[in-house]
Amino acid sequence: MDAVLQLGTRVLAPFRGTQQEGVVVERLDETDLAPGKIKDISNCLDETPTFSTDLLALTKWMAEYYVCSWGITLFCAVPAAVRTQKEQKVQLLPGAPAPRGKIQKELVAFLEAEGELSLNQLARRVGVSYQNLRPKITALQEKGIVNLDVTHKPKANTQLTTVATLALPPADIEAEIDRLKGEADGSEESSGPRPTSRRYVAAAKHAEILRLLLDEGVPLATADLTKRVNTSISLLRTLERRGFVHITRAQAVRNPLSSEPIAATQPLHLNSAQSMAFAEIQNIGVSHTTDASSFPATECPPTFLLHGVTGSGKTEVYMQAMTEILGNGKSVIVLVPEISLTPQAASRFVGRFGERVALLHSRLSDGERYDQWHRIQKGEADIVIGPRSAVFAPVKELGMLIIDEEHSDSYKSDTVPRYHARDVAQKRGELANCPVLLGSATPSLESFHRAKNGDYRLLSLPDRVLGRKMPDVHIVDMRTELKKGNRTIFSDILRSSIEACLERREQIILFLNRRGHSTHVFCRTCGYVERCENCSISLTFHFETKRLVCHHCGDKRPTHPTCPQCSSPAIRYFGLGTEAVEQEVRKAFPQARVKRFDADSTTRKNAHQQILETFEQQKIDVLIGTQMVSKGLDFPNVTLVGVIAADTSLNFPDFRASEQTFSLLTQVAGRSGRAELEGKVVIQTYMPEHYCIAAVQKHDYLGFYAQEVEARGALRYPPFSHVGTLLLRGKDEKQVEEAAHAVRDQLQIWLTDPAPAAQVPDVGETDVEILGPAPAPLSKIEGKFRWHFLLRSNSVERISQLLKHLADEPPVAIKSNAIEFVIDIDPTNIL
Ligand SMILES: Nc1ncnc2c1ncn2[C@@H]1O[C@H](COP(=O)(O)OP(=O)(O)OP(=O)(O)O)[C@@H](O)[C@H]1O
Ligand SMILES: [Zn+2]
Ligand SMILES: [Zn+2]
Repeated sequence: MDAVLQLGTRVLAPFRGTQQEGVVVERLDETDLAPGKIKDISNCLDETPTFSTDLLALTKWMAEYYVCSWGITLFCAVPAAVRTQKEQKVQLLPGAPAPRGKIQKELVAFLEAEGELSLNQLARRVGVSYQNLRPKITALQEKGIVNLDVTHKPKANTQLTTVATLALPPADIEAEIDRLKGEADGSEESSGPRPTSRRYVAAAKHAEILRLLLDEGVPLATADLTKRVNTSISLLRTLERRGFVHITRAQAVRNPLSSEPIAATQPLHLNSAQSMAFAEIQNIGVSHTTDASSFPATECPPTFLLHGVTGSGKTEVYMQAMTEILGNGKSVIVLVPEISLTPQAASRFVGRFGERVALLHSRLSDGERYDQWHRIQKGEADIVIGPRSAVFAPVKELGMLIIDEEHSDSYKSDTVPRYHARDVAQKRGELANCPVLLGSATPSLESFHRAKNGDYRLLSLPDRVLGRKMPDVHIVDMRTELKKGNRTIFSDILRSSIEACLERREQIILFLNRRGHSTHVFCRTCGYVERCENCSISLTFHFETKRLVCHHCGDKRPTHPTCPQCSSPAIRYFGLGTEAVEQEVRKAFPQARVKRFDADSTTRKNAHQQILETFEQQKIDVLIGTQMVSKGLDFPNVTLVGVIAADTSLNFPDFRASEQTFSLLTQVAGRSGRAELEGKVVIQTYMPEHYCIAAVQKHDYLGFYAQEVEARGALRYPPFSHVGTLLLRGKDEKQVEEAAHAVRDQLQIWLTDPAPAAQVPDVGETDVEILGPAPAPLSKIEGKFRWHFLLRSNSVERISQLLKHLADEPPVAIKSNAIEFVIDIDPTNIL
């Protein structure tokens, strides 16, 4: 295999009695291992390596930085659909001796009767577990009675689809369409017997099908075709019988955008701020990749931070920068938050770049994902648009990485490996020697800090395009409303603004970052609160399903008509959610067409897209939503944004609470008045004096940054330090607490005792501070108690190394009590 085994190729190798999938990460000519220990690789799974050398280096770096195994980061870089699936088949060998033992005899009998069977099938036939079956099969293997054949197959393969094509020349089809239309109108048959109405409809549909095939000029998947004409396959079959179409199986690339035609767009004439930003990207960024001679190889490629207010035309700058990169024969990866990966947002890129775009999003089927990944790998798509995992896209010749809404916490993975796509992108840019472009109206504190320090190049778009104004923001103190005797959820100004907006037939977005109807259900007599049995939080009442739901573990239960503790009927519902807002809006403005847009109203496939389309067509007046309404929506007729309660997240015990609230409110506010019509924003709050709220009112990112960065500095939080968290969890509260203290003692020893600490390489003035242990703010989730630590240092490597040490040598209390621990480097959420 010497000739075919390249770095990054996936292989099968014998491992502990079975075959395991692995990746060639290095080739050694010599080893200390005893010759008998070395085994041959059984099979090569790739024709071209799955991992480029850049991706190998990137995933290796991730494993060290985020403290996990290289295998985990390697397999996180390939979509599951591309990975292989293991199939283990047992076959009876010819002329095998009869086995001894009852189960062995049964096994052989089943194999004789049914031929080859998988391990799982066999386990089911004889009624033993897989674990118990395994050694028996190994024994049979050793005696030469059976053979175990392990193969790895791709999960989703390129699929054949049923497609329809025209069977006659266009002129004949046109003639048939005319005839069918006549038939549908009934004109030809006026003298004969009356055709049934069903026949009229069929003729009309037949005409439509032919028209569509003629206009599109390419084979169309029958599933797509029948959906678009809103008919059944039987009508298509009739056309086939009459000789107008062929229906065949063909390999169709499953293009997730195929059913919506997207209008092509041309580059816009950039305004002066956009031109300046573009010129800098062009001069410093693009030339960095093309003109290697003017940049010493040691110099890192630049990172740009494009800070542009909402509606300032950042996307246009991205697209024109992309055109330059593509013109040099390189490819581009664009990361966008999953939440704004609506076809509308992606269609702006497709409108400009067409077929070259590969779109990766979570609603793709396995097959679609497989196709897109291979299109990228083969170089058929040189633009990749996707959420955080798209940072690993196997593009050829990477020329730029763009991260839109770089502050979004959707870029941080909440499962192992807990990577942040922004930092991974930066590392990938470094490896590929290509620039990174970050963009946001509300940059993360870390990024803006780096820009101010000169680590990033700051580009600014301070104004909206075409001289459009930022919306007027009104802050309403809800305490004053209450004093005035207004007990509704609408302040007077929000109510009158909604009325005025409806009258002008303009559109409204109302924002509240809480799903469900009420977040607290309690008994007024005894104070009993409905809580989740598995988690330390109260249950949210959902009106539509009439259920109490835990927003952490998803547990559901019916409501109690009376208090389960004291039987009082005085059950109260408290704490507003989007469902309640919807009800209040319907009550107060019965003339308005209202729609809710949150995780509960968009569970059906395509519901997301449908609601946004209906809103775009102005068939909805008021859209009520959670943070799903905050990003990427560009609807010209929206002139009012109302924030029902701004403080929901401001008091979270997390050092990023203000930053997250500021960016969320600014993004939501930015949906108003984006086109010719002037916009207005009403923010209702109980904390009008908070600097975060005041800065939102003035659209003052710089002011907010100045205050927030000072607060962070005083407490030595990022960007003035690096933070890592360590979470311990287990079923027994006492044991978790004990383990937490044992961990603390261990860490202290490593930090103070010079001998073991020497194992953690010294990286200069970088002491690690340990905060904790303490119960996590969410002290119990899914039945597990949680304690945590915060580790703080100037050097993130030092935190990683210390935690790696702990993962390798955990204190006894962790092992013996089976306590899980979760390491999170640069966490975005410390609840
Ligand atoms: N130079 C230009 N001339 C005219 N219109 C422009 C120009 N640049 C952008 N636009 C238009 O302005 C609108 C807002 O631009 P865009 O959505 O790119 O802003 P953004 O900064 O990405 O906004 P947000 O951060 O709020 O999503 C779009 O409809 C876009 O087509
Ligand atoms: Zn009670
Ligand atoms: Zn729960």
